[in-house]
Parts: sequence; structure tokens; C-alpha cells
Amino acid sequence: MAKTLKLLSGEVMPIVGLGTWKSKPGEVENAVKTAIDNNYKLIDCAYAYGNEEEVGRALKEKFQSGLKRQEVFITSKLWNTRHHKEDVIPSLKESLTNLNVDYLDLFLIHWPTAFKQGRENFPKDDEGNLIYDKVCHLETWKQMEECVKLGLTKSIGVSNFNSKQIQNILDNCSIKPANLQIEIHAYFGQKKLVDFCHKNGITVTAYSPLGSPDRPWAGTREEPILLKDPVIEKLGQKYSKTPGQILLKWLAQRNIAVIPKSVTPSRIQQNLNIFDFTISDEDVKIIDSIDKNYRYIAPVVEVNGKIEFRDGKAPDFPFYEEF
Ligand SMILES: NC(=O)C1=CN([C@@H]2O[C@H](COP(=O)(O)OP(=O)(O)OC[C@H]3O[C@@H](n4cnc5c(N)ncnc54)[C@H](OP(=O)(O)O)[C@@H]3O)[C@@H](O)[C@H]2O)C=CC1
Ligand SMILES: CC1=C(/C=C/C(C)=C/C=C/C(C)=C/C=O)C(C)(C)CCC1
Repeated sequence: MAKTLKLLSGEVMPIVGLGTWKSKPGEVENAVKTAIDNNYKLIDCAYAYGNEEEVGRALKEKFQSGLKRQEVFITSKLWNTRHHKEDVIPSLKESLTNLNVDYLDLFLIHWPTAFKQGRENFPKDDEGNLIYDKVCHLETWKQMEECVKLGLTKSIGVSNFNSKQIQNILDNCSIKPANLQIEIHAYFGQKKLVDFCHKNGITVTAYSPLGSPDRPWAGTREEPILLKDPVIEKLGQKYSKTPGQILLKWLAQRNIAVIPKSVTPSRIQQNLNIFDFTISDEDVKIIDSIDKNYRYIAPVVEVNGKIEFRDGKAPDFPFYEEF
């Protein structure tokens, strides 16, 4: 099985990487070092995770002890408060400084919804409501293209965009998005959006591939636990692999990159160790059948016992379309 994906930009992207959202200061530096020592070639970062500086410290140390810049694929993302055209290049440069590198491999627009400009990641009014802004995606995308032309990033892409939002960019760009990063896992297979991307030559990365058990709102309402699904556990026993490895391999076999987050050395190792087995077509179908069309990562609230999107009125809110 291929360990990399070829991007439209001509670059090559590893199919497994390390996620860093929620990795705390004091943990993420070691996690990145452990990952690199165990042969990880991709680190998924974002300005909004607030830990890029510490990721950068780990990278610096590894570069000093012989790791070459071209041996590691670094992704970062443009946060919602920086969509305005004058903010895109400075924001990327800020991530470069934090990460101790002079170019990114992939720079993504993190979400399609813009927030009010400024230093507050979640700007709120006096009543505690998020303050949005309306910034045309094409205006932001033009600056993303500029980042490539300036050599600040090798490839560009988007995250959390739906198919219509991606099509708008495809119809109006000079550099096509090379990658879409979205939530995908066995409870939320995203078949239509993945097919749409693959038909357009856009590679896809699955975030929260293990069901994000440490998402900050976990436990605030009853939700299914993907890693404890009996079907996945049973297949783990059959293949002598952990549930995590089964979930990751099912994605990688669909040519979807995965970026599991862990700060635990044994899990960091185990999550890359998925290349020595193949899930049979029959078992792939069994995993396909546990899909619940269930998103873990969405701004939702429970209203009278029913789950509703919180503030779905936000401009460019992506999750109302079918895909
Ligand atoms: N573009 C976007 O909007 C988003 C991007 N992302 C990216 O995707 C990454 C992954 O998604 P994330 O939401 O973090 O969730 P994951 O699905 O990667 O789950 C991470 C959790 O699973 C645990 N874990 C890791 N490996 C195993 C294993 N083998 N067995 C059991 N438990 C395991 C981790 O624990 P521990 O660390 O304690 O080992 C952690 O609690 C993010 O870190 C981020 O980089 C995520 C969400 C949104
Ligand atoms: C509230 C709200 C939003 C939610 C933002 C959230 C919940 C972001 C979480 C980001 C994470 C988890 C990033 C990890 O990479 C949108 C959709 C932007 C717009 C509608 C209102």
C-alpha cells in the first residue's frame, strides 16, 4: 500500500501524520520528537492550536541533530480571524516563525467562516455571541496563491469546506486546492465529499480519525464512542491490531491521509504501524456499515432534546449542504 499521496502541486504528502490540536504545552514538544524518532514524516499544526511555538522547538532540535527540512511535511492553517486579504501572508509568516521553518508544505484555510479581525481567536460581543465577518473566499484564496508564489508554502488547500465552496474556488482559481481536510471516520464516512475531491484531483485528509475522544466538549451529552465500537474491537482481534489501527487503516486504504493526535509514545508508535496488514474487502464493507452520519466536531447545542447547529446563521456555514 502506498505510504504517500501525490498532490496536484507535484509534491508528495505522507498518508499518516501526527495531529497536534489539544496537545498541551509540556506535552507537544515530546510528542513531536517521539513522532520524528519513530519515522513520522508529517506534522499537522494550526495557528489556532496555540502550540506552534512548542512544535517549533521540537523541530529545531531535530534539525540541529540532522533531520533535513525536506524530510518532514509541515501543515498549518489560516485561522478564521485572518481571512482578510492583508492578513493572509502575515499570518503564514507568523506560523513560519513559530514553527522554526522557512516554508510550509501545506497551508489550509481552517474554516470557511470568517470571524472579526483581531487577536481574539473567538471574538465575542457583550452578550457572548461570536462576531462573524463576511470575506469572499476568492479574496482569501488569491492571497493563498500569493503565498505559493512567494515560496512561503509548497501547496495550499482548504479545511471544513463543502463541495459547493470548493467548486467556487475551482471555478475561479489559478492554483487549485491540493488538499481538503475534513472530519472522516467510521461513523462519518463522507463518501460523497471524498469522491467529489478525488474526481477533481484533490487529496483528502481525515481529521479526528479516532473519533476525537479528548474533544473539549466530550461528556457534555451522550455520544457514541468510536474506539469502543464492538465491530471495530472484533476486527482488531481478528487482525491482531488495536481498534485505533483498524480505524486508521480503513481510511488509508481509501487513499485518505490520517492525522491521529497523541501525546502518548506507545500510541504515537502504534498509529504509524498500519502498513503490515490489509483489511479484506469483506471487512471493509462491515466497517462501511457502521456509519452513523455522525459528526463529533460541530458547533451544536441540544434544544428540547434535539441536536441543532449552534449559530448555523454564520456566514458560509459549511454543514447545511448534503456534502
Ligand atoms: N481542520 C480542522 O478543523 C481539524 C483538524 N484536526 C486535526 O486532526 C487531528 C486529529 O484529530 P483529533 O480531534 O485530535 O482526534 P483523534 O481522533 O486523533 O483522537 C485523539 C485522541 O485519541 C487518543 N488516541 C490516539 N491514538 C490512540 C490509540 N491508538 N488508541 C486509543 N486512543 C488513542 C489520544 O490520546 P492521547 O493523546 O492521550 O494519547 C486523544 O485523546 C488534530 O489533532 C488536528 O491536528 C482536528 C479537528 C479539527
Ligand atoms: C461556533 C461556530 C463555528 C465553530 C467553530 C469551531 C467549533 C471550531 C473548532 C475548531 C477546531 C476543533 C479546530 C481544530 O482544528 C463555525 C463553524 C466556524 C461557524 C459557526 C459558528
